[in-house]
Amino acid sequence: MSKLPFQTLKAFSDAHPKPSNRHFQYGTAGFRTLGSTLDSVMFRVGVLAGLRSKRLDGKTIGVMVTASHNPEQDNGVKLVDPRGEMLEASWEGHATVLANAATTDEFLTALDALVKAVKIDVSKPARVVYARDTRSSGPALVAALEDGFKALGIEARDAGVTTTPILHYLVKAINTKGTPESYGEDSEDGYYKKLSGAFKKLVAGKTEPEPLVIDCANGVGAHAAAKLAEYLGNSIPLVLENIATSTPGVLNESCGADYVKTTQRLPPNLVDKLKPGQRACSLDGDADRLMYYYLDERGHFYMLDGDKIAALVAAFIVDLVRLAGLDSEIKVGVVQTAYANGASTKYLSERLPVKCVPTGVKHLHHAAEHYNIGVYFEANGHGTVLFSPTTQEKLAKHEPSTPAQSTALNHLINLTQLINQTVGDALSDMLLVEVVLTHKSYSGVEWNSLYADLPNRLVKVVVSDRNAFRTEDAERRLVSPHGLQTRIDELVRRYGGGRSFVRPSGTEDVVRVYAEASVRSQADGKDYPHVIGTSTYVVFVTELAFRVAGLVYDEAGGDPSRRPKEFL
Ligand SMILES: CC(=O)N[C@H]1[C@@H](OP(=O)(O)O)O[C@H](CO)[C@@H](O)[C@@H]1O
Ligand SMILES: [Mg+2]
Repeated sequence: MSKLPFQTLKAFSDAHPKPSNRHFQYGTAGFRTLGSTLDSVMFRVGVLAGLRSKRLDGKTIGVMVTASHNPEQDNGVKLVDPRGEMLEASWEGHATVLANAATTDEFLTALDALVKAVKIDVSKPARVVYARDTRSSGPALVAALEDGFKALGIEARDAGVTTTPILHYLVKAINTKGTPESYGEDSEDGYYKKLSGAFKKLVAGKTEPEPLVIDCANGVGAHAAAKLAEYLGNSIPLVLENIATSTPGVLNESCGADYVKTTQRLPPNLVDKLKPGQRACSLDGDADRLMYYYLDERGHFYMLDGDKIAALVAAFIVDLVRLAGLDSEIKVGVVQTAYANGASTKYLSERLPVKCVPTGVKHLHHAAEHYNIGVYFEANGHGTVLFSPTTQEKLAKHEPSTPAQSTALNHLINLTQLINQTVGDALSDMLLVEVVLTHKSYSGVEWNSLYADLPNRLVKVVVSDRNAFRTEDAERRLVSPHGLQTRIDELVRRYGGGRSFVRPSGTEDVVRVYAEASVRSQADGKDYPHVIGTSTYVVFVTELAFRVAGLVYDEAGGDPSRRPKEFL
């Protein structure tokens, strides 16, 4: 077995020293922190991507440079495995070890140890495809990444500035090229062709929808949405907003899917642009999350989040499977996290199997793989639908006995092409939503009325050590700090039996508190400070969230003089 090119690695590594005062962690979203601190991490991830590829016999690994919905000065990097899915969990640990080696010598020693531990044949070829979002720190960080590729002699393909889901698509398309499982042409154009082609077939013969407004978060989704619009032609009119991708300071600023979800508000600059009832949606900074919404005649804002998307899509697919005459053979299931609105869980559980898993796309994705058709969405708008390989075969081979069965079957087959099954994809999900709304002749109002959201509130608590918080039962209960869960349970009972849970964030140095009322909101017309919306239950749930946040803060030994004043 040949050895790693230590001399070359050393020379390159010396040019990318690790900042001594930083600890890096490969978390739910890869490495993500201030862009200005990430040079050494990028270089090392470049080398690691090559080793991952060698370990997998030269299959192409994806590398995405993005910090998604986070502030513009942040950046990050994550690896994509050959089938287009997230990096295998055990390698997250290897990534963290390499990123934290203090010196070049330690880095080389860690590389050597990794090669031995996971039995990498370094003589194998290494291939990667990489891309970045529109952040201004991107080019320099990509240069560091490319040094990692050069240091290991990796065959690297630059996919340029593009969305995270397009990069995932490319990885899968490259690795399945020329095989019976070919995922599509391995180019960005191939992606637009595949999605737009399937969309046009799915809406053929239906009335053209009203224009859809897309808030592109001033991010890379603006580029992709503009190209997609060309391919879609007049099958759906798209109006693109927040497309200033080269203006400093505007990325994700008061716009984008995360802003909409966390503030439960319309991006302020859309206020005058939406007509009552007009459908609109927001992408996040790397276009893998999607939020829909509309305003009513009085200008009230209604949000259709990931849970509402899951409800809409799952019900539609269940219907199609039944209409195709396949309901005894193909079972549809849904995967959610603890953040799913309780009303959505109730709505879905009454219709099909629903599973709750810990936060983070990889958990949802893996759980969804266990269904014949698995629909997964996080409340924040990240999700997709997976058709198992045997289900796809069944669809291809099934012989319909009536014209109605044949139509439903074709719709299902076209959905497998429309949906980006590698990862949540805002643009693909948007077209999916549009297909369902068109087929059902739903406006946002009808969609929204599938169920009424329970009022809820999410609060962040800054603590000195979030690792002191450990959970069980898909993060719905705390096992440590000892006794805290019991006190939360008591509070929840006092507030009329809603729901609240506490978990450490995997992407930020905070503990998150979620609280939800048990009864749906009825507007009482009053205004309350610190409160989103106007209803007694919203006030209740806000109070509950801030009480739990107070408990968490005090339990974690927070400084009383800096205790946020809204905590109760
Ligand atoms: C409450 C919430 O929205 N949490 C988000 C957030 O994770 P945290 O572990 O909660 O920081 O970022 C993840 C990555 O984008 C996303 O998967 C998840 O849903
Ligand atoms: Mg994102």
